[in-house]
Formats: sequence, C-alpha cells, structure tokens
Amino acid sequence: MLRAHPVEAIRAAERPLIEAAAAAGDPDAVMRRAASGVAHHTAALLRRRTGGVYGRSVMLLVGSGDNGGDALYSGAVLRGRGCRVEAVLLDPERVHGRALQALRGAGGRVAAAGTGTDSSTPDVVIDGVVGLAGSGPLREPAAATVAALAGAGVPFVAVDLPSGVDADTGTVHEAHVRADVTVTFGALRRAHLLASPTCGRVEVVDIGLADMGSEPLTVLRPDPAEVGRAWPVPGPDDDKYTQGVVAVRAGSARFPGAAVLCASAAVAATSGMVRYVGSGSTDVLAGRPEVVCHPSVAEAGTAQAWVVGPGAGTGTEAVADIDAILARGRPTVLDADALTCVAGHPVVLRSASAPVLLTPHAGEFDRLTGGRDRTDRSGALRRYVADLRDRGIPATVLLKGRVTLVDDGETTWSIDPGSSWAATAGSGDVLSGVAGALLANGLGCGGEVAWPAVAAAVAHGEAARVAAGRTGGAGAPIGAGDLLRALPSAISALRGA
Ligand SMILES: NC(=O)C1=CN([C@@H]2O[C@H](COP(=O)(O)OP(=O)(O)OC[C@H]3O[C@@H](n4cnc5c(N)ncnc54)[C@H](OP(=O)(O)O)[C@@H]3O)[C@@H](O)[C@H]2O)[C@@H](O)CC1
Ligand SMILES: Nc1ncnc2c1ncn2[C@@H]1O[C@H](COP(=O)(O)OP(=O)(O)O)[C@@H](O)[C@H]1O
Repeated sequence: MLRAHPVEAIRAAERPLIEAAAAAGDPDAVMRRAASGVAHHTAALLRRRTGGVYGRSVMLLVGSGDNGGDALYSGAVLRGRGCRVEAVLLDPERVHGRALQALRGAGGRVAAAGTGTDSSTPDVVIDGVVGLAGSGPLREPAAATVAALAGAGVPFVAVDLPSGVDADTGTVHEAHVRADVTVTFGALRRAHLLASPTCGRVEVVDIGLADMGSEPLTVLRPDPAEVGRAWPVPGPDDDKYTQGVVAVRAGSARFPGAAVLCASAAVAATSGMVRYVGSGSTDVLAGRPEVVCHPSVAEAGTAQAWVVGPGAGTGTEAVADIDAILARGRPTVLDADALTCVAGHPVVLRSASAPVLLTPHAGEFDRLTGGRDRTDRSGALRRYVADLRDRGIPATVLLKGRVTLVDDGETTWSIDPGSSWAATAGSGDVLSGVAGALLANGLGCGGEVAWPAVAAAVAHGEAARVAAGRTGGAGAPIGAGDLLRALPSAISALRGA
C-alpha cells in the first residue's frame, strides 16, 4: 500500500534533517542528496529515450525557491556526466545562490527567461519551477516556456511535483507541467496519488527521512496484490448463502442494459448468489440464468447487501424502492439514478441504518453537493462524507473518474488504473455490481465499506486493462460488456499478483 502525505507533515519530517545539515555546516546537504536523485532519474530517462547520457542537452527551469535549487544542483551532477546543461532563471533576482554557483562551477550555462536561451530543443527539461510551496497555475514566463517545450514533445522530469499541480489538493491548474517522471524525496505527497496521471512515473529518492505513519489527511493507494489476497474465495464449508447474497434493483424499459451489466457483474465478482428486482428479468436471465428474479423489492428474499440505481429511474416509484431497500437495514450501494433521487430527496437517506456506499461520477457528485468546489475533489469529497455522517448517515462515497477516490470520513483511498479505457458507457453499472457483491460477502480488512469499494474499483480498473489489451499491442477501445467479460481474468490476475 502506498501512503501520500500533506505538505505540513512532509515539512515537519524534513525539518530535523535540514537542521542537522545546517548544524554540521553544510546547509545544502539534503538538497544535494535530493538533486543527485533527480540527476539519476533524468539520466535514466535520457538513456531510455536517446540511448545515452553523454552529450545530451538538459534544460533546467529554475524558480525562486529550493525547488529551483534542487534543479540547479542536479544540473551540476549531469554536467559531470557530460550533458550540456542550460539553466533558465524565471526570477533571476530570487534564485538559490549556492546551487547556481555549483552549476556555473560545473560549466553549466545560465540565462534569464526570455533572453538568449540556447535555441535548439533540449533532450529533456527538468522542472524546478515550484515544488511544495507552489500555488495556482504556472505564472509567466514559466507558463509560455512550458507550453512551447511541451508542444515540441520534450519530456519533462518534475522535481518533487509537476509545477502547476497543488501538492495537497492535487488540483491540476490550467497552466501546468505534465511530467513523464516525477522525482520526489523521502515520501509521497498527496498530489502524487490524487493527480497521478499528471505526475507520470513517480520515483521516491531516499534522503534519510524517517518512516511516516498515517493521519487523517494521508491518502492511501491499495496494492493490487493485497486486493487479490483479500478477494473472497469459497472454502470447504461454504455454500451459496454463506458467501453473501446480493440483491440488485436496476434497469428499466428505457435502460434494460444497466440491469444486465450490474447483475452480471455481481455474479462474476463472487461465488455467492444474486437476486434481481426490476423490469429486466428476461434480459438478465438470458445472459445469466443463475440470477434469482423477484417481482418487487418487498417480495425479494433475504440479501446481505443491496445495489440500487443503475438505469432504475428517478420517479416516485424509484424513490419508494430506495426507501424500502434502505429500511431493510442492509449495506447498500446507491448508484446512478438512485443518486439523482437522493439529490432531489435527501431525506430518503434518513432510512439508512446500515452502511451506504454512494458511487457518483463527477456530474452526480455535483448534483449531490450543489456543485461546490470542483477543483479540490478530495477536499469536497471529505466534506460531503462528513456532512452525511454529521446527519447520522453511515456513508462512504466512491467518487468515479480516472482517479477514483473512496472516502469514509477517516481515510481517503485513491485508485488509478493507469489508463482511461474504462471511460465508457455502462462501465459504472459493472462497478456497482462488483461493489455490491463484495459488500454482501462482508469482505473485511481495512473498513467495512471502504475496503470492498476500493477492491471493486481496483478489479474494475484491472478488467479494463485486461479487456483493452486483449489483442496485445497497444490496446484497443472497449465497451462495458468487454469489461464485464474480463472480470474473471482480472480477478484471477489480482489473486496471482
Ligand atoms: N530545504 C531543503 O533542504 C530541501 C528542499 N527540498 C525542495 O524544496 C522545495 C520547496 O522549496 P521552497 O519552500 O523554497 O518553495 P518552492 O516550492 O521552491 O517555491 C518557491 C516560491 O515560488 C513561488 N511560487 C508559488 N507558486 C508559484 C507558481 N504557481 N508559479 C511561480 N512561482 C510560484 C512562491 O513565492 P512567491 O513568488 O509567491 O513569493 C514560492 O515561495 C521542495 O518542493 C523540494 O523540491 C528538497 O530538496 C528536500 C530538501
Ligand atoms: N478518464 C477515465 N479513466 C479511467 N476510468 C474512468 C474515466 N472516467 C470514468 N472512468 C470510470 O468508468 C466508470 C464510469 O462510470 P459511470 O460514469 O457511472 O458510467 P455509466 O453511468 O455509463 O455506467 C467508472 O468506474 C469510472 O471510474
């Protein structure tokens, strides 16, 4: 499991190291250690991209703080390895003096932004514009310089964080660096897990930082192997009931496919039993004859968990069904149309005595929250969960997207499947089916609802990867049906990871 920390915790952990270095008369010792890591990973990128390091050209974008200092020291190391290094000073009046001297001493070239920089395109750019202290989008002249280099296809190595990405919220501002590699120091920052697609490959350099624990603002990323180990496997004494029965209320005349996708995903996720309530019984049974269908919520037998919402409608009947399902007092996944119902009739959640898992996409989340604070996703999510819990609703929320977040009011989990192939219509219905089956099974380990939600998101991402890669090569677009069919292979791959 990966852990990513808020800036305040990182600064507090770094402080003793920096103070010890200063007391020993070498105030930049930690910075040089960090910089040699940046140089090492930049050299590795150069080797991958160009076949070597010697003679390659490196541009440093140098901001006004210690992040710029790291870039300058790393430039000095790369000069020593035979690179041509040019530092572009974005604020020549405020630059780390000793690091600049080190670069000059090593034979690096220095220019102020916008004045007489080397006209040829570099092989790599080291982004030392701004790190932990960054706020807001890249400012000029950095914004224009970064845009021109990115437009020319030059790879970026970000020092600590891609500039223009907020370290704590992971907000990716409009003007920002998209890094191929991000080299950070001692421990991950929250943005590395909240904005992982913008960070590229994240390398953590050991600077002697002590191990950091967890606190409420730590973001966690599950290890796929851990999810695989926790996946429910029937034992010798198990039968269909002991593994958990999940009931699915999904589908309508307008959206029959949602019923099929959701119920079939629940069947694929565990070996327990799936009940179905809705107008799509014929379609569901055509694909999955093992599903047990019921004419209404009231007539459905016992289930350990419920899923309600995919394609299920938003009228008064749908709201009444949500109410009736929540009144059964079982863990319940509320997805899709059920979330629209909750947004319109928040009072319906009052019937929830057992844990509920809400699984909105960005639009549904806006509907639920009135669209407040679209930039700080994780902050808005934590506030929404806290609001629900303050109202006595035992809620966990899974916020969908390329980076899916799960928050139970105490812990934020982040899942990034590494590609966006899952962004296809109906794939959310598959996710809620898997989550419901895991909830019914009572998948333990790390939180009664958060962990099944996390595990479902990991399996869903893996299924998208398997489905998109089924032809080998670079991958191909998939539909939700392909993702559904890839679930068994994905679960098997996780269990073998
Ligand atoms: N000390 C050490 O030994 C070690 C330090 N480490 C390194 O130090 C880094 C933190 O350094 P730092 O605290 O000096 O701040 P840093 O992130 O460089 O920002 C500098 C200034 O930039 C400005 N600014 C803000 N936003 C901006 C924007 N959007 N666009 C442009 N400018 C913007 C803002 O000043 P302002 O202009 O607002 O007055 C801000 O104060 C850390 O990330 C790691 O790399 C590691 O080496 C480990 C050892
Ligand atoms: N850019 C993306 N990259 C990867 N996965 C994504 C992306 N956008 C959405 N997803 C995933 O695809 C699924 C879409 O769910 P949803 O929007 O509810 O679709 P639908 O309602 O059509 O079923 C979610 O699991 C979500 O996390």
